[in-house]
Amino acid sequence: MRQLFFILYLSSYKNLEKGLVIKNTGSWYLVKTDDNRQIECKIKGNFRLKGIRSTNPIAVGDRVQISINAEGTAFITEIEDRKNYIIRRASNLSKQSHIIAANLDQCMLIVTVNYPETSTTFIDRFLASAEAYRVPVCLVFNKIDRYSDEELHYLEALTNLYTHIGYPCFKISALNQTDIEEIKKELKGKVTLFSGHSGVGKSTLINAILPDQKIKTGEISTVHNKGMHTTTFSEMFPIGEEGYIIDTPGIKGFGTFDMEDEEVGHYFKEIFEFSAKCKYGNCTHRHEPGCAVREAVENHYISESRYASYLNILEDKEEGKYRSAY
Ligand SMILES: Nc1nc2c(ncn2[C@@H]2O[C@H](COP(=O)(O)OP(=O)(O)OP(=O)(O)O)[C@@H](O)[C@H]2O)c(=O)[nH]1
Ligand SMILES: [Zn+2]
Repeated sequence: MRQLFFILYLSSYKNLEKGLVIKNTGSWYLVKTDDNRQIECKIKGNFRLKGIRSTNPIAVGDRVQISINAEGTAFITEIEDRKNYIIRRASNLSKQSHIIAANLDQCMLIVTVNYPETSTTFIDRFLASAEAYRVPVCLVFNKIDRYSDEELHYLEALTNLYTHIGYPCFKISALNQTDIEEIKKELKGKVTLFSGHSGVGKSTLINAILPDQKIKTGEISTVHNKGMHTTTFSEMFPIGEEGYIIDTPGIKGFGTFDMEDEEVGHYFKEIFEFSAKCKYGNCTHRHEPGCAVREAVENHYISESRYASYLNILEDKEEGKYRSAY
């Protein structure tokens, strides 16, 4: 009887609070409560999330309810519905996935025209998967201090193209800290994921934005480059009052995802727009008669590079290829 009383006493002592998961180490989570305390939490072994088979049920960016017990331990008891999340699959064949981050407001894709070159295929694949995940993207063209006149000309053409489609573009030099203020403005009050090829200057940019928060991407990407299996856990770095930057070392893109042929065109904004006028509802914009998308490409309303990227994704799907670089 006394034991029962004790259990009742303990459970009534439980303190329920809400917060934001800002770090995931693989074995515990750091939760920032709404009154600004940081609490280390665990999840109970039987914690499952409906409909998602993931190696980690909770990710940075998740809004959760936690229960702080009298003994000082804390458990995550509930997770709020996500507005979006991005995942990485363990491999193409595996159905297991790893949730990288949840509830993103936007993604900044850092790209370079040269040193190293970021291909339009890479950019377009990234944009298409971001559309599928419903995450808005800004393109940040870095290393403008290093480009020749010809490269600057190409840069201008690219920023015109993507701005026109609806992706805001920034031109910066992270090294010289040119036009970093524009980026900072864009980050205010938002949760932003940073992505980009290795060597484009992602760490240089993040360190320019958060000089006190030296981000150690180097070690992890070295391991990654050797082809070793690394499980990457993410962290959110606070910027200003409400904003956060999420750096995901070793993850260059969103990975592949399952979709039907006729769906791919939904994730290219301008192709989707023109596809409304295609003769067939399930048009894949390749050989079908009466295709409004092919006509728009011929008339230069849709850029050839974008159309080529679109075809490239369809081809990869046909071959069942998994592009590890992406
Ligand atoms: N000229 C020039 N060089 C830059 C600029 N930004 C970065 N770099 C250089 O590019 C190289 C790569 O920069 P990092 O910041 O390490 O690139 P990263 O994208 O973080 O690369 P990973 O850590 O491999 O993911 C370094 O030698 C930087 O000094 C820039 O704006 N202009
Ligand atoms: Zn069509």
